[in-house]
Amino acid sequence: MRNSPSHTMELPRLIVVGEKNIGGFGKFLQNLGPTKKVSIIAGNHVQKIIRVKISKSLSDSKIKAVWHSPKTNDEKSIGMVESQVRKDRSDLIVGIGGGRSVDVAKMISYNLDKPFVSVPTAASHDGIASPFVSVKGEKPHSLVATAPLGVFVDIDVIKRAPKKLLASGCGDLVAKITAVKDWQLGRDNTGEYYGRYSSNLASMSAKILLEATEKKKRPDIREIVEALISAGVASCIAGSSRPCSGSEHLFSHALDKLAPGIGLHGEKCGIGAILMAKLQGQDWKKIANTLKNAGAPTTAKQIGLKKQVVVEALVIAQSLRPERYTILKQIKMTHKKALELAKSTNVI
Ligand SMILES: NC(=O)C1=CN([C@@H]2O[C@H](COP(=O)(O)OP(=O)(O)OC[C@H]3O[C@@H](n4cnc5c(N)ncnc54)[C@H](OP(=O)(O)O)[C@@H]3O)[C@@H](O)[C@H]2O)C=CC1
Ligand SMILES: O=C(CO)COP(=O)(O)O
Ligand SMILES: [Zn+2]
Repeated sequence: MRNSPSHTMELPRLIVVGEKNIGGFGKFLQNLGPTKKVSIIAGNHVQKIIRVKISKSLSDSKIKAVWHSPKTNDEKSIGMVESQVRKDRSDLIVGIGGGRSVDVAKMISYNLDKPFVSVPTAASHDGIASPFVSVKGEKPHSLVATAPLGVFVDIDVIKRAPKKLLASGCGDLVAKITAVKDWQLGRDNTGEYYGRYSSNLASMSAKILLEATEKKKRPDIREIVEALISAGVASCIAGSSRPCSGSEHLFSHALDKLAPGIGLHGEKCGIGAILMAKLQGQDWKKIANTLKNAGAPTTAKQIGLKKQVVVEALVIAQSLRPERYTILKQIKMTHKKALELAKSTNVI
């Protein structure tokens, strides 16, 4: 009998989701372990909203804080912040913000071998509770770092974030429909490891959104946050981003490369899910309707992408991660096929 290869499941230890609970952040850190000093990574917009309240909560718990603001999440920028954080000699590193700041903090804590705490201020992506980190560098996709020791969410902060960030999170959630299907294709065609538990968990995150938009049109923020955390946990259990990222993410990574800075991560993954669902023979119209009801974009034009870029992204997507089997391995995408696909799904 063939031994199956082992993989590591690393999970967060403490996750708190509350409302108007930001004042309890210092106590939350002390519950994780004795904490005297923290390094905080947060962007300028987020600092304006949250810095005063976080600073008060930390000083109430006798925790010193040093704030850092990364310019972006490329390797150079992370390296610069990392050398400052190293000098802080803090007990742990906190990432506060959207995916960029959380990822920068996650990467630095991994490099410096310090515990990491994630404080998402927007429900825009599923990296909130996962060990995966996206940095702009050699690889267009995520790398494995360390799972957060703790995740602290104040729904009231997330409610006040720009609406398009929540819509983007909904895009990252519908992406699980096509990602899980691609994983099944990988299992059937290459015999790769497939985790039924983690794939069901990721599928459930998308299902929650599908059901919510069917009934109430607009999804509940707390449900979306929990679904994003749960999708991240699905990746923790799978030991890779496989249940959460398939061909639709490859399409988004290709757009990052061809048109950097245009559209949010989840917006691009949502549009990718419409396209890939059609290729996979899944109900792509249902995905498009779910996105529309969630206020997320379903066309390239809505996020400022040119038609040729969409076509080119479809053609190069699979080459960005050749080892990950997806529907694009079976289709052998050409410019002609890509154009037809994007037109037939109303993406362009
Ligand atoms: N690790 C993983 O598995 C994953 C990582 N990612 C990565 O995450 C990044 C995308 O994250 P995303 O959140 O979409 O984008 P950003 O982190 O770039 O956030 C977008 C903007 O929203 C602002 N913002 C965040 N929260 C609030 C708030 N409450 N109020 C007002 N403004 C707010 C940010 O401000 P500020 O400038 O202050 O930060 C920023 O200007 C990408 O780099 C992507 O690769 C995405 C998915 C999964
Ligand atoms: O965004 C992610 C999951 O939602 C991470 O996926 P990648 O591993 O493709 O970067
Ligand atoms: Zn994603």
